[in-house]
Amino acid sequence: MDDDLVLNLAADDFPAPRKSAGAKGGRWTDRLKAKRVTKRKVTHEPAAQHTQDVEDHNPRPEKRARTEGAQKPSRPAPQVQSSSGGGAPKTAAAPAKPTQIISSLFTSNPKIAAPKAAPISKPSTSTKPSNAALDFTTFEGLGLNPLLISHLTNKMGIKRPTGIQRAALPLMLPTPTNAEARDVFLQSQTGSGKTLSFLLPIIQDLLPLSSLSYIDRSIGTLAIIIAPTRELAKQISDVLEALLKMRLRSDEDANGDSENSQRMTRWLVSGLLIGGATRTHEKARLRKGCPILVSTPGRLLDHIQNTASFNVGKCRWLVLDEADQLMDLGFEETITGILKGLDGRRRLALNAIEEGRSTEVGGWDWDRPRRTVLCSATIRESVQKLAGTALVNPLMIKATEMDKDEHDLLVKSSAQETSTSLTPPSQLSQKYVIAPLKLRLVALLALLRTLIAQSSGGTKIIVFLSCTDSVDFHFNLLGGSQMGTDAPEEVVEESDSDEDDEDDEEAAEKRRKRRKLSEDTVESKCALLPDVSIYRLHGSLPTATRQRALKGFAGSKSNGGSNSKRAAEPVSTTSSILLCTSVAARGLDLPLVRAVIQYDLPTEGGPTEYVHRIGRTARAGKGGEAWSIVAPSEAEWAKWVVDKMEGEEGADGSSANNKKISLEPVPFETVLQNGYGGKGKEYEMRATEVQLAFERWVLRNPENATLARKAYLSHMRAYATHPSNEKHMFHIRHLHLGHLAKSFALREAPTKVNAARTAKSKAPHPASKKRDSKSASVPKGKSSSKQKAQYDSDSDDGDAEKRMKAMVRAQGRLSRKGGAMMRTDTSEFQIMGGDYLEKLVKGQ
Ligand SMILES: Nc1ncnc2c1ncn2[C@@H]1O[C@H](COP(=O)(O)OP(=O)(O)OP(=O)(O)O)[C@@H](O)[C@H]1O
Repeated sequence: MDDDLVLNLAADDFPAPRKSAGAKGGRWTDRLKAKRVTKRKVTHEPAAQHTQDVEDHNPRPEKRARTEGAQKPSRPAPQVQSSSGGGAPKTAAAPAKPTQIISSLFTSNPKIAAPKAAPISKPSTSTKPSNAALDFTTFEGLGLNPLLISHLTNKMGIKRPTGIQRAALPLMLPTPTNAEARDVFLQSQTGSGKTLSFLLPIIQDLLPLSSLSYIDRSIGTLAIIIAPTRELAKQISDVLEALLKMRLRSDEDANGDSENSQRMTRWLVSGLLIGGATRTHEKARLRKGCPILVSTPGRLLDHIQNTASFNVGKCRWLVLDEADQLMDLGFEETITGILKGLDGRRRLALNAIEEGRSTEVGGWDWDRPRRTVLCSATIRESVQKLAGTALVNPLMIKATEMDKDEHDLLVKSSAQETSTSLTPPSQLSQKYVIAPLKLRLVALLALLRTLIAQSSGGTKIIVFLSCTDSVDFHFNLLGGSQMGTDAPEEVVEESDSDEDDEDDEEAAEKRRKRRKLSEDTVESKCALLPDVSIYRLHGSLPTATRQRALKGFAGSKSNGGSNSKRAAEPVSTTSSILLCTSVAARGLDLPLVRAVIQYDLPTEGGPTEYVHRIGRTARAGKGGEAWSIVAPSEAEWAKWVVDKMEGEEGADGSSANNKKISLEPVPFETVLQNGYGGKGKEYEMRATEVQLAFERWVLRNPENATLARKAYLSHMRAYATHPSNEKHMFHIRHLHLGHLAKSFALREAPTKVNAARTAKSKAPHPASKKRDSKSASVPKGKSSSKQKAQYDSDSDDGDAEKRMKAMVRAQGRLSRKGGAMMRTDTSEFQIMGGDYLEKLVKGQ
């Protein structure tokens, strides 16, 4: 295996030894090289003879003979070169020009034990949804203000509470029977309505203040909601805005939705701090007053520490949404800073009053403590740790089994919950496809085609990929590929073409413009997926681009604004696909998502991340499908993830949580057959044509080829970051890198990919030079163990999102050391300014 890795990456370029292995004298490097070549001959030749014996046990296929020239799908071109060891060709002289390798998709793949064939089905409607509104209860009787009930019912289309709302509202609403305002730990499945579970009590608590004579927004900030990402903060803010549109009088009193009917809460204004605006602008808004504030953590701490006019001493509510992601992203120290900052501001305000320096009006109930709420769909150790720091004598409110009756609503009075909670919604059907690496790309397209064809239009699908480069590549690839184009194409020469272009300033300028245009593009159309809009989302895109992408994908144009999306979902007939990284895994509530495809399984967060990702569909009782595309060497993953979701097994074989979760295997042949149609094995020819269309796109111009190579390399690096307890399933050594390259539509053998990267790093392109040279090929002659070490350790290079996460962690370390907060800027995680962080990460 290790040898294969070496050979895939570097051996083709290995210079011939000057002397035979047994030769003495000469330079020691030459002797060493000669020895290696001899060893390789000895080890590989016999290996070829027992290929058949090992094939069944080895998830990584033996390397097959290469074919050259035009590909004939049904009859592969004659073999011209034997490369079972990947070494230099055994035929005459090496070609003078770089060789385009075109290999057949359907040969030399590992054997995959056929799962019991299952047809691709529509989302299951037979299972009772576990995160839907309950049909045995209403909001009346839970203590909710009738005006809020009326607003929810008439304006937001929400008539009955979900399980978590039914469990949480009576304990969190400020009713006479519920005088003790205890901290709360809220946990329930994805899409079960946790947002309203904390927003409704906050609003109901603040409403009575409207009767105070002095009340206006200058009262300061009374409630703060913290979310880990900008997108999530914006989404919560939208729901809050929708709630605050409530009227002073009920519809009956106001003769329906009269224009004269006043907003109930003129002073109850919400604010959003996510770093899109300048600091000065944000300061001005805070000075005016924002009674309810939604923010990302870094920005909030920044203002608590540095904005004198931020009146936050009277804060009564603090909500930490997606608490485990806040911890995973390294915000623990920031949260601690916020808690300390809020306490400090309160003390300062009280001191000022005692010393008669305060301008505060009297009558405020300063004795009432602040109430903190932690919210998550999953509970991990890190969250329990945060609960220990942030919560005092908390109530644990869970609602994980809502499909039976009201007795299943579980309310615990402590946060000492030991079992992890990883239950996906019961109505969500989970499937996986073990696809040979070479067939991944065509399998993805086939699956997308099937899912789109099955719905009556307006369907939405989220596809998770491993890294930003891969998102960019697939976005451009799908947007640019065409079938049956025989127009002459500009074939990428690996050698000097880039340098030549660089000499031509006009060409370089054109290229820069093209690149810029493609960075700003959020939507594309794919000839292979008619009437479908494709969007992309990842952390390296500018904020405005990300927001446009989400808006476009959610179909907000036909929705009349995001606030109303729960009440009236879009009637868009255009289907859309969102290609994204894990940045879209948590909290996002995008309407009408029919399916989630994990093209790349999560590299961080394991089963927890899996549950959050698949939770973007099957929300609030709706159906949905979750698909995972799994490599043959990862086949064990399906059982592993099910075991984790069900909880550890007891000695009797029963699962700890008594949950029954299943992941249904679907043969890749079924996926291809459904996606490409035709009789018998006709789908093989069609899939091959699609693959050729993708490969032609990559060959069309140097930019496309660069995108493909970058994506390939970044994907490998991301893959190498799977934690050690997953390495038995996800290890770069288990992957056939040549086949993996095929799934990035690359015709080059991996050596060529790397050679091209090396050549690029020499090219005088200022923007890419540094990064390319860092992320380029393994230098010739490096040992396999060194290569592995490089892949295992260089995980962040060339992948802005990974680097961003590392920066966030660095921020945690920094605030622990110095307590200083930095300028927040454009990162998705709302942390310090990019330049500063780059330096910090590099240790400058
Ligand atoms: N009582 C209800 N009846 C019907 N729909 C509801 C109800 N409460 C919330 N919803 C809708 O359910 C969807 C999911 O809600 P929300 O985003 O709050 O879920 P969540 O539990 O926070 O999910 P996640 O854990 O993924 O963040 C939203 O579209 C919301 O409008």
